[in-house]
Amino acid sequence: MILTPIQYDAVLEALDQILPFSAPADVCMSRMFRENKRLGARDRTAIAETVFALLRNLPKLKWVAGDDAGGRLWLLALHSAVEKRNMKELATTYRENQLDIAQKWKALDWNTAPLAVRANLTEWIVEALQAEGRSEEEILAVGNSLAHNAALDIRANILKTKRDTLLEQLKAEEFPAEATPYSPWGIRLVGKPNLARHPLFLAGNFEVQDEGSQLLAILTGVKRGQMVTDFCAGAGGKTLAIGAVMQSTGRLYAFDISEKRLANLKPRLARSGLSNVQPQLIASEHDQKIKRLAGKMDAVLVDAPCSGLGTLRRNPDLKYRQSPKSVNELNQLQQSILASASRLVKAGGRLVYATCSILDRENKEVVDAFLATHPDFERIDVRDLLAKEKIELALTGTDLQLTPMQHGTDGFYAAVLQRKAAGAKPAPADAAEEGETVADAVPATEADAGADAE
Ligand SMILES: C[S@@+](CC[C@H](N)C(=O)[O-])C[C@H]1O[C@@H](n2cnc3c(N)ncnc32)[C@H](O)[C@@H]1O
Repeated sequence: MILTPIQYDAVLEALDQILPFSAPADVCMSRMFRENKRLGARDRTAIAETVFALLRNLPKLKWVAGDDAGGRLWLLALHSAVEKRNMKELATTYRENQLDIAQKWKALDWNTAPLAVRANLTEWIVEALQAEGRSEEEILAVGNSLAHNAALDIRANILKTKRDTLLEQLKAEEFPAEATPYSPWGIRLVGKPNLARHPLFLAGNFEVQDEGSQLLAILTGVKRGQMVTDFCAGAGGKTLAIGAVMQSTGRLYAFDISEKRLANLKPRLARSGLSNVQPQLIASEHDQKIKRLAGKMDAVLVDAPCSGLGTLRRNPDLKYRQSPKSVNELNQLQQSILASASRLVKAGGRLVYATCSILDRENKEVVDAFLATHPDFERIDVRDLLAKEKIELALTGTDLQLTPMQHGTDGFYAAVLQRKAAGAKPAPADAAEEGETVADAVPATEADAGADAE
């Protein structure tokens, strides 16, 4: 894509605002677009795509042009060294002296670059992955898969529609849509169509949600009429998916410490048609309100605050906004939240710990440490749970670990734990009625779908 002079200047302006990394890149961009009414929809798309490509490739661009080179030279490095645009195309944007530099950069041999540069990651992330025993090959594969654009996944709201119906409707409008391979409710859209004002979105028939995130709702194993807590509900991405599986029955508590995020859940809840969700602001994971619910939950999801390194495709600035210090702090919090949330789970109930991180430190190690001090919980093999749901997904261990390169999703992790039934043999992998899958929870007809059976 060739930038117009207006777009080129706006990219530089956006970078000035983003690069101090004091606020998320998408927030800075939205603010800039709001304040700059001259930019049309096409300009905004071109600017956003360029800025995000630049942030995704910043380790490479800094190596090529220099740490302090600034936006103009990094853009030149993006277009020449990374995207390898031909000289004719570059000549439409750059002056002669810049073209001489571009020619040189186009011929660069990436093999001479350090691993962190080749993997498009920062050094501290590479060091953390190496300390966890990941090979150079793995680091390159993970890093580079996180440096690409992400597709747009949506989740059909099974309270209001069926995936196939929605898929047909979108295809009829010529959206490039296809069913996701793993989630029974997912649809993947190529390109980034803006669906925020689409009538089917406004009617609550779908939500934007990565397929990996949709799978977490399945792992909770929730059923109609149950008591469930989404401990770190935020704006409710997973709450909405879980509530739909429960068919708006039972009770679903949505806890969070952020009033703003819970407020953002409200309009989504209204669209969704769910009436079983109870948002609850808590002061911390030790809030007194939680105690009253101890031992009462059939399922608890802990979608823990994390570094977000599994979402670098969408949030490439996180590799600069996180640090070993912030990961250490998050790690303390993750352990504390998991321990507190576990108290809510009843005997035989399920506890799902999830993050969108790629670091074992925030994932498996948190769960291992928890199990070492909570002998009343045991790990369930996620492969068994997925097989029962007829979801064929290649996994190497007992926990869910999704990556863009293997699964086309964000980097998601989840471990499923079960509280042992008191005085009884450990409960089977899924305590629900034999043979019933989460997909079976889809109502038979769309007329049934709106009914609240509570
Ligand atoms: C990964 S986000 C959750 C995203 C959300 N589940 C979704 O699907 O949209 C983690 C959430 O944990 C919340 N959080 C942070 N500390 C917490 C605590 N001590 N107890 C409960 N929630 C907390 C954050 O406010 C944030 O909304």
